[in-house]
Amino acid sequence: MDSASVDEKLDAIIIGWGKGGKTLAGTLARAGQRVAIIEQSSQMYGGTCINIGCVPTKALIHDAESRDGAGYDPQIFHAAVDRRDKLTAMMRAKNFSMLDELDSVLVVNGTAAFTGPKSIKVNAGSEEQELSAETIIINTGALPAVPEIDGAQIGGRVHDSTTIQHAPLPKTLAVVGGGYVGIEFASMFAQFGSKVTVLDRGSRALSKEDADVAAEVQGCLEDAGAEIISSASVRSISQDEHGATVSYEREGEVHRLQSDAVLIALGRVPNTAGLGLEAAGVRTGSRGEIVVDEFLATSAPGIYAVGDANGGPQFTYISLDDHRVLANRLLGDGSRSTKDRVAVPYTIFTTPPLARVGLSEKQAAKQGLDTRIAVKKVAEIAAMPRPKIVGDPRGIIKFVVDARSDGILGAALMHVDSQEVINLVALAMRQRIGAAELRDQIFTHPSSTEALNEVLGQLG
Ligand SMILES: Cc1cc2nc3c(=O)[nH]c(=O)nc-3n(C[C@H](O)[C@H](O)[C@H](O)COP(=O)(O)OP(=O)(O)OC[C@H]3O[C@@H](n4cnc5c(N)ncnc54)[C@H](O)[C@@H]3O)c2cc1C
Ligand SMILES: NC(=O)c1ccc[n+]([C@@H]2O[C@H](COP(=O)([O-])OP(=O)(O)OC[C@H]3O[C@@H](n4cnc5c(N)ncnc54)[C@H](O)[C@@H]3O)[C@@H](O)[C@H]2O)c1
Repeated sequence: MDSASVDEKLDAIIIGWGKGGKTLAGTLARAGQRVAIIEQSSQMYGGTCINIGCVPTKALIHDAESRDGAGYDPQIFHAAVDRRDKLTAMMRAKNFSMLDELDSVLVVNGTAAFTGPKSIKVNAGSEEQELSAETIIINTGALPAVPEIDGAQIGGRVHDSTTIQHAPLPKTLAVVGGGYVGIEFASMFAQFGSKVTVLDRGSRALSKEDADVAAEVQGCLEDAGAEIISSASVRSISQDEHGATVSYEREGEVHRLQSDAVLIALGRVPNTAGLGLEAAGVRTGSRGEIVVDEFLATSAPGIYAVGDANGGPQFTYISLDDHRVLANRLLGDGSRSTKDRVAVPYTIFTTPPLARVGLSEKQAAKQGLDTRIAVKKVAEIAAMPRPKIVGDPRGIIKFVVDARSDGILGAALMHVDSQEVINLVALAMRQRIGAAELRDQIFTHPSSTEALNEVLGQLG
């Protein structure tokens, strides 16, 4: 900790080095403000995304997808882990220097907690420092939820999404929870050769998605050798030197699943305990999330919260958009708000990935909307050679279109490159480009985007 500098007058303090906070630190500093950014771990400069979340997992997924051959091979996994570690170390160093090199940013290492509405105490081992500023921004992220299941505490053979990335490649893996983390890790480990079983409490895999789309994802997971057991309610987990046993109930019967390792993937909760929010008068909700208004202001004047900590959608690009909203409030005209967000897409990085935006057919029907559906399996789309070129013609493309206005209500794209194409569809939705107009666009060839010509062509 740079104790000499802490006595300087600060304009803003940022707690946590997440996407929104680090970007704000740079933005405020470049606008002439004196900013301190506090990070508790030297392994986390740059936050969750680059160190334990998006980047390392997608690097491992990429290597799992591109491996030559099948079967359990720890050497291939070790090589992928090594590449991942080099990549995250490089990005962490870059993230650190990007702020550390700015004269008006003070990087403080330690764990922060409020001592009052304008004051922060930072603990770094035996050292303790006090900082104060009129503006304080909380960007402390989220942590894996620990369920009240006997034996589900992380340790030994029971892992969360962070520890499993540093464990030996399991021959058999039980995944508890079939959300983003559960499905992505299942797909990845299955491709590294682990025998994976996902236990999910939903009535079917990916129960929030339309049945035809979910079936396609499930088929690809099964191709890789992963099994999904739905309507499974986990009761307890036990472990010894030979392995772990997950006991779960399904249709009134208790089953036992043996495995080398267990991944708990039951959501992530805002990381706000221990921040001393009471001392600052910052209100939290039932999940520990910091309650904010649409301009990201908390209940305490001058204190804001960005990213996962404020209970919004848990994506890096939402934390980044929180930065835009707050930068506009602190430096601009204050017109930007979280309510401006339209058609926010997401991607689950299975192989191939499932990318979604807007309403599913089921959701549109629930809202009583009059829709037209354009849907095609990728293998049947004649004018889309790209998936065949790269050797994976699996997947499905589905559009939900407003029958009256021709506006795009939603889309599910499951195919190679879908994580890119979805951004174009989302932009079309935001800019109110109708289905017929999107259908008639000129797209490059061979690309995955050109599938939109043919799929939307079904609507006439
Ligand atoms: C396995 C996994 C895969 C993911 N994949 C994707 C993906 O592909 N795409 C996507 O968009 N999102 C993905 N996410 C979600 C994404 O990583 C998060 O939504 C995003 O990183 C949240 O960023 P943030 O700005 O809220 O804070 P974070 O990046 O979580 O940063 C918070 C920082 O605050 C620090 N901190 C916490 N408390 C204190 C304190 N008291 N004092 C000092 N420092 C503190 C932490 O050490 C941490 O560095 C994934 C998440 C996981 C776990
Ligand atoms: N590609 C991406 O963008 C990406 C990848 C990974 C994570 N993330 C983010 O991280 C967040 C956390 O991911 P996650 O998979 O841990 O959470 P999640 O919320 O996506 O999924 C959790 C799953 O666990 C189930 N569940 C919850 N409690 C349960 C219980 N007691 N018993 C059985 N099932 C239970 C839920 O029904 C859900 O299917 C995601 O919501 C997402 O925002 C994003």
